Amino acid sequence: MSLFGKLKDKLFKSSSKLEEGLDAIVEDGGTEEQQPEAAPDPDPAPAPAPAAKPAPTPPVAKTPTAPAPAPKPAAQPDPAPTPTGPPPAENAGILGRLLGRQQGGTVVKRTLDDDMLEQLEELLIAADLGVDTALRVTANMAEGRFGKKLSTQEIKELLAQEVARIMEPVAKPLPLYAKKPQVVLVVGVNGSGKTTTIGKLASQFRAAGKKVVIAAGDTFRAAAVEQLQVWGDRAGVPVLTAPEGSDPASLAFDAMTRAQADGADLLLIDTAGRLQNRADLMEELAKIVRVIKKKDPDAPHNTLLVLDATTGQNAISQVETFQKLSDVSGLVMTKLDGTAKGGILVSLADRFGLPIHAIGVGEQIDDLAPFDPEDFAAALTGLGPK
Ligand SMILES: Nc1nc2c(ncn2[C@@H]2O[C@H](COP(=O)(O)OP(=O)(O)OP(=O)(O)O)[C@@H](O)[C@H]2O)c(=O)[nH]1
Repeated sequence: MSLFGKLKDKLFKSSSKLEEGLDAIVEDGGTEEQQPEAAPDPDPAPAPAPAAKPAPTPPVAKTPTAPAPAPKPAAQPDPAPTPTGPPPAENAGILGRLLGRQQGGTVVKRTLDDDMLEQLEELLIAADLGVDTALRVTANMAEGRFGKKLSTQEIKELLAQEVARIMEPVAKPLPLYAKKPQVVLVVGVNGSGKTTTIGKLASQFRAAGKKVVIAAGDTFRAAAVEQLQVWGDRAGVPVLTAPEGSDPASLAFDAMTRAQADGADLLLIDTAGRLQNRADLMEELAKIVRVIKKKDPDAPHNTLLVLDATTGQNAISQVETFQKLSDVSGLVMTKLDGTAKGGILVSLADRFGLPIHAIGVGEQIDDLAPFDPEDFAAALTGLGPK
């Protein structure tokens, strides 16, 4: 299956929710319009591309200073469908339906007016885009189109364009530096998916030829340490641990020493996520940073905040909190599979502009994908792949 297919399959229930909402808005107050018959399409929608997307690559950047990740096999187009498909006439019907046209050459269109804009705003707010972003997106969609008749397909394309425009500047793979070891501190509330994400990252970096060390810095939870060890085993990466209740900073220091001695490329440090006692957590994170700076004044090179998409708008306050507790340099959004809250990512991008390095779309080791704004926008709005 193409990457988009997998993304759309796994990523969100939101697309169907938004899709249905958009359909309903256009139906409500829309009228059927006759399509010009057999004439060239006046506004051709992009034909479904022959799915020649590259295979998922690790969410890491290629920098001139860093050895490039192992090259992935060249992009393979999806196997072409065998010529058992429907005849051209039937194909045109399917395409017509995809384009929002009804059988019989008609399409429902609705005039973009205040009522429709208000319904769109409400739909986007309900899809977790947040009020400010929803208002801005709908205003941009309406610009130059007020009073014009639009079909669902046209609305979806406009929305996808706006979403992609917001997301493009933040879609940045984790930068890789020549500095060894590159220290990546991973923060986030308990249960957000830190451990799983570290396991997935470790596995992808290893597959890209990097030497990785993991430090199990949540020393207060034996279960968290054990879980990380399981992920480390799966990824084939050593996991440094310390006795339960011991000082995470001391473990981070030892891990740094080991990573340096081993010539590791990356050191991934897990941290505790207990927000119940914010002052303690702040002190704990600050101490880890102080200690590793003794070994490398530039460390940590990245502070990844892991967020759970299913928490919806709560992710906003988590970013605010962790920005106060640490020097967050980028985000990983987990659990985008099976949530109707994918829109939160748009809200976060619009509000904070923090790089989104990767997204989690499942519990398996390879369920961490680089963030692709166009695919995301298309999946969110219910369009086909770009
Ligand atoms: N569906 C889905 N589940 C995920 C994803 N990422 C993590 N999970 C699940 O979320 C749960 C919590 O993930 P953890 O990695 O343990 O989260 P954590 O932040 O390390 O949590 P603590 O160990 O409690 O600090 C686990 O059951 C994971 O399998 C994802 O992208 N999709």
